[in-house]
Amino acid sequence: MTDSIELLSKAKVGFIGAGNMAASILGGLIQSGLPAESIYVSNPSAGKLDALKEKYPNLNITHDNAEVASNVEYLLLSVKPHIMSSACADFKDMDLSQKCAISVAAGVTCETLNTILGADVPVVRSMPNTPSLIGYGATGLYANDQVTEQQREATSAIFDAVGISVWVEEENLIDSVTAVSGSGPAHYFLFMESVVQTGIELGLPEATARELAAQTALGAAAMVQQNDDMDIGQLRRNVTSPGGTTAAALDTLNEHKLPDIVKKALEASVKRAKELAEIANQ
Ligand SMILES: NC(=O)C1=CN([C@@H]2O[C@H](COP(=O)(O)OP(=O)(O)OC[C@H]3O[C@@H](n4cnc5c(N)ncnc54)[C@H](O)[C@@H]3O)[C@@H](O)[C@H]2O)C=CC1
Ligand SMILES: O=C(O)[C@@H]1CCC=N1
Repeated sequence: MTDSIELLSKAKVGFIGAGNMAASILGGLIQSGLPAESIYVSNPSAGKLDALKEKYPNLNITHDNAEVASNVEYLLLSVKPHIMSSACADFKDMDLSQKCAISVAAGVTCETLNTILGADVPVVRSMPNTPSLIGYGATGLYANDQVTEQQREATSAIFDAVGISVWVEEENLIDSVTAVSGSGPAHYFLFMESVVQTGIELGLPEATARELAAQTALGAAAMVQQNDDMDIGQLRRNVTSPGGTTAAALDTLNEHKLPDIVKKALEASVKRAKELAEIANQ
């Protein structure tokens, strides 16, 4: 058991919804040493629950959301934003004030969650991402005033089990985290898809283009992580010989305003998060 998971060792952790994010996080928790018998998960349909049970035979599965809520200290609300209110209605009469509700839903605010769950409920808004499935997750966290120090530490432990986590001090920054890292894997995937496709058109076998693209993305990310005192622009300049091949490519990306496109894309994500907040509030 990892040190951070030790913090959770006496706690029970539940998931409302057994989709992609829930499966990623609960898989990471089990891999880090939290026993499957300490984890509860509910979903309306059987398929995803059965698949999880086959993988982790000691996991507690049910179709009853209230059963999960009543059994655990940490309740991860891992349903789509527009489902949040109806899924939580199943346990709206329960006293959750001694538990910690952790939403992973994009946009849904603490205020909405407190309206649904009760004003005195400790609520954390989290924004994880799918690389959590393989231990490379990046999660942003925000806590309302009811969350205790112990609950904060346990929440960090949950997400550190599947990658890294950072706390933000203002709730609206969770929408910024959504744009940068929650949705982020898809941005890099699109870039890599384009690189692989062009690599193929330039004559490389698909497998070779894919292997080179993936290793290059991994290498670039690792260089950023391992040189945290160095400006990313400097790492870029180190690749770029004056009048060379990189300069030719970067000139083209800048001519087509890549930085501008990225800015517009991330701003669109933030705008959509705010729209999802409205939908969840209805
Ligand atoms: N997929 C991603 O990359 C990320 C998703 N999120 C957030 O995670 C949440 C879930 O997303 P995914 O896991 O991708 O979706 P998903 O569709 O894979 O999972 C949602 C699950 O909720 C279940 N569900 C539907 N109604 C329910 C109810 N009344 N009670 C209990 N469970 C119910 C569905 O059957 C499904 O298994 C969303 O709110 C999303 O904003 C956050 C970060 C990244
Ligand atoms: O696309 C979405 O709304 C969710 C939230 C972040 C990643 N997937």
